[in-house]
Amino acid sequence: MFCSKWLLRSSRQRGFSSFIKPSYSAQPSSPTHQRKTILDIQQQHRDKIPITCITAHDYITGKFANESNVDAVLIGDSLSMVQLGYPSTNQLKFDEFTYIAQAVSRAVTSKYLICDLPFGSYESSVSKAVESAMKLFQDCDNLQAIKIEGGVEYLEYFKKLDDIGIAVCGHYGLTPQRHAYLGGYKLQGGSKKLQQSLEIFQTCLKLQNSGKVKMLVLECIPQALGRLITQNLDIPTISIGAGKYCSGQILVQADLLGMTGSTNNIKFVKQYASFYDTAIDALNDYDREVKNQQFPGPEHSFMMSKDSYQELDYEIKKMVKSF
Ligand SMILES: Nc1nc(=O)c2c([nH]1)NC[C@@H]1CN(c3ccc(C(=O)N[C@@H](CCC(=O)O)C(=O)O)cc3)CN21
Ligand SMILES: CC(C)C(=O)C(=O)O
Ligand SMILES: [Mg+2]
Repeated sequence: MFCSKWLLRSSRQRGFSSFIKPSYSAQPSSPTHQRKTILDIQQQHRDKIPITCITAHDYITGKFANESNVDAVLIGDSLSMVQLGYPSTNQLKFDEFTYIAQAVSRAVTSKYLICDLPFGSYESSVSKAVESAMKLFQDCDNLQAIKIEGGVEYLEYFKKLDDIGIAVCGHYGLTPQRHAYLGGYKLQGGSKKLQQSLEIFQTCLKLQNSGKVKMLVLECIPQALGRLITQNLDIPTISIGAGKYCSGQILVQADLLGMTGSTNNIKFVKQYASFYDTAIDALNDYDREVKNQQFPGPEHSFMMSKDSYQELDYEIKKMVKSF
């Protein structure tokens, strides 16, 4: 079954835009870059084409994502650590997050765009969650869904948000906003943890059966559990360290690009480029060339004609003398 799915993949992907009519978008960046909507994502899920999702943490990584073939972009609260240098996602203030989310949303004009609700912006009440979600939707032009970490304790929240027309993406398994409570960024429901695995499975089923969660991020759980959840659910599951049998994958863009210089030891991260090393090498080349007087060269400098130079030199000498 998985084999045929993968064999079908490339031909289907090429034909994707031709057989799925893109929905109307008020300001498409170009005719071939119509915005992906929840309808496209749901269709892709029905067609069993893996859904690719990537985080973006500023305007430039938003642009990278927007120009790539990935299907969806998450404005992740991991930007707290990656972009702002905080020790976890829990120090991030809602205003700081909103400011960056706006910048990302300016760049992401053609992808399905999801935004995290950061720590402290929703937990205390349903109305607080609604206010925070509304603020993000008002500030970020292109937002299509919000994501909340947690389980059945937020069912009421998901219901309210969905009822007022805000699509909700769930996030279960490892929930990084609770890393201190959980004792670290640990695998959830591991081999000898049958009860915890069952609890995770049951929670995912309850989230889906509420009818108020459009898709579900599964973080840091065994592949077999990710597979069982995916097989028993109809909504798309998006894996980050939940194995290959989920409906899609997500990674932090800075990890994938090798930008951080430190997160490549997380087991579920695959580094597809080495931006960190490339950047330092480039800065060192620049430093050496300036010190060697190789940079700036004539091609980076504005030249004057010999006549103009001589005239200017003559006038300057006169001016200096008269001071
Ligand atoms: N750059 C970055 N990438 C992420 O994926 C990410 C963030 N930041 N910040 C927020 C959370 C934190 N995340 C993390 C961080 C570390 C592990 C980690 O080291 N996990 C161990 C698990 C092993 C165990 O259970 O003991 C691992 O070996 O991967 C997992 C998720 C995921 N999120
Ligand atoms: C990677 C994921 C799922 C996330 O929540 C984040 O980047 O904040
Ligand atoms: Mg997050």
